[in-house]
Amino acid sequence: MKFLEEIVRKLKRKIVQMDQEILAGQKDIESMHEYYWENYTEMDQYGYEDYDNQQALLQRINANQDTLRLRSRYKKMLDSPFFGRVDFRYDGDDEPEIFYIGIGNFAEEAGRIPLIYDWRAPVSALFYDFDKGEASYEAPAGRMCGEIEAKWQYKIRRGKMVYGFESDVKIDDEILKQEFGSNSDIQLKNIVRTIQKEQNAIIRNTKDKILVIQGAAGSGKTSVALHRIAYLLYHDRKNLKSSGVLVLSPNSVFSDYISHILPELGEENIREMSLDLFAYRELKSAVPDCEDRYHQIEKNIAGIKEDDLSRYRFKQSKELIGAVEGFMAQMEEWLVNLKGIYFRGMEKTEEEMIRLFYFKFQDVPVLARMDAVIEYVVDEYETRYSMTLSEEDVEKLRTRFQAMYTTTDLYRIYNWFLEEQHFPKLPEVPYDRRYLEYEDVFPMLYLKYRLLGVGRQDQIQHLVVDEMQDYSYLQYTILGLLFQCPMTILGDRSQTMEEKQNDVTRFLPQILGKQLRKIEMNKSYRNTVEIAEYARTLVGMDDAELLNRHGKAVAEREYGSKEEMISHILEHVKIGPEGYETAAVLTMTEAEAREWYEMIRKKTDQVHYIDRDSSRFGRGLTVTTFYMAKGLEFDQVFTVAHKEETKMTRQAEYICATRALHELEVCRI
Ligand SMILES: Nc1ncnc2c1ncn2[C@@H]1O[C@H](COP(=O)(O)OP(=O)(O)OP(=O)(O)O)[C@@H](O)[C@H]1O
Repeated sequence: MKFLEEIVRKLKRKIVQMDQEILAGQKDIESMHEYYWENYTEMDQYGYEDYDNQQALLQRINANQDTLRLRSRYKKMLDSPFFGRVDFRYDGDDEPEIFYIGIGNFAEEAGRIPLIYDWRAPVSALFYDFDKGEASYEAPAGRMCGEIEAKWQYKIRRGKMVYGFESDVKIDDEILKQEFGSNSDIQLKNIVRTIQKEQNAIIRNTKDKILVIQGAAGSGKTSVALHRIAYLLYHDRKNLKSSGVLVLSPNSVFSDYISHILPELGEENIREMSLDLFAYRELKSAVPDCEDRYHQIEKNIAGIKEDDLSRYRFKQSKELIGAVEGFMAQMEEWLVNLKGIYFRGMEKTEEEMIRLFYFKFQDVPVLARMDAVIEYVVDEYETRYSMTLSEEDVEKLRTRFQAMYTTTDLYRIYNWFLEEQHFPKLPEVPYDRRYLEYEDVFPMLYLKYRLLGVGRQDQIQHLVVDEMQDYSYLQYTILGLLFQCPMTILGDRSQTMEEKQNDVTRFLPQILGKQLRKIEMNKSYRNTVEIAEYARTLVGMDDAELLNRHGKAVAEREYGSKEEMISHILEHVKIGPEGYETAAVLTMTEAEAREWYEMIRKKTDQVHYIDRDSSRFGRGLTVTTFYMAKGLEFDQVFTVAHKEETKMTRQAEYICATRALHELEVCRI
């Protein structure tokens, strides 16, 4: 194809040109450094010259970095410069304009009409949203209407055309099937070539402050959320920075699994964090160690007593928040013992202290309030005596005021709360020996925020919450306190890791407000029809739409012994040059995963183990638990199920089943 050859040639030329620019830039930077160090002693005493020099240097460095980034995008585009083409005739025109679409814009010179359009450019929406015929797109100047006369799809690898054909339908299932037919990549793929219309509507949505996406397993939620971030970064470059985007992800393995998508789309990587880790850091001054969510899942799988389960549920619920509020109203009396104070000729009577503490500063969180009182008193003293108190004096005052709290230890105060609720108390032990069970982590954090105020995370401009069903009412309340920014929240109630499905969309508007839009994604892409249908029987789900891709029937087998099962798995796992990229043995518990891993290790060293401390996901056979495999996918999955099923293990089996792209076997002993 001539156009392809021409683009490849131009891209190469551009890259050479940029190499030279970068080199020249580096030389400039070096000589600016040199100039600065040779001359800075002679610069003007006010620092103007110094400042100007530093600014110029910074600008040059930034410009060079931009060029470097762009060059790396062009290098990627050299491999596959475009994947789509739309011939669009604007209303009133005779001839169509031809738009080629790729992972980024490419023009020979800045300011010239692009030869390739970024998939996020307004005009590229035509490719995703319309078939041949009448069409329109939203441009900055308003809606552009016309007709699509032809639409093309291409696959280009290493600069060579693999296929290219004119299609009059939207990116159709046949191409998708091909995408899945080849074995999966190890990491989540970018899907720019085949974004579906429904997905595109979410990716390009800029109207709604909070988007909540309930999507079936394998419907592309995570992919869509990441492409949405790429889209938002592209369109709001001035305000939104990748460092301002935070993904709440379940664990480090998942973060690794998704980490390359944004760089692949030409964006810088974004931050990620687990809410559990954040909570532990926040609670560090009260407890040195806490359980994480996975401990709780293990307890649930092992079978938890009804009482313990209902207490756990209460502690994560809306009712807990009510209970903390009730507690807050009473506990102030136990928390402070206000006294009159005499300091260097100035007296504050008990009545005055009460007035300050309970009335004047009643809006300041109670454990931060004494600081407000101190500041007020110091200020009053300094004004009255027209003098500044020494730091030492202020410190002395602070100690006396702070001593009016009976305690400031969050752990002890939380224990009062537990006692008041008639819940088992935490052991009263010194700091080093304290340990928090998972059920208490977020209640304690909520109490901390009520006592001390919230450190709002204003540097975060967009929050992505993946696996939304794994967060409780209480956790969303905490997220609502911490983050006021736009959010993309996504998940699947069917993949709840408890016996009861958690439909967070029921309560999210109460917490995050009305500017929230809920969207459902019902078409599932990952699994073959056989696997998806099997998975549904596990949780009794209605039919969702499936990509019509067929594969082997799901096998359910019982084995006489562990050895027999392992031999069978090792015989049937199809990893290898002719086979699959990834396979997994997924268990219900960590102890089982460890045991299976050790047993398999004795027979082959071609096996990986993933647990909560892991941070990488690799090619080959992996042994892990269902909860660590969440969000990931494998070509072939062996679920090691329990013989005795509970609601909880069925949920777990569902999560395992929906991880499989091509083959699923359910093993029991
Ligand atoms: N439009 C698309 N084109 C090609 N592949 C797609 C498309 N949408 C989704 N996929 C693929 O489907 C699979 C599932 O996507 P993803 O992991 O984003 O789904 P999910 O809804 O987050 O899944 P789960 O909740 O089960 O973890 C991935 O392999 C992804 O690349």
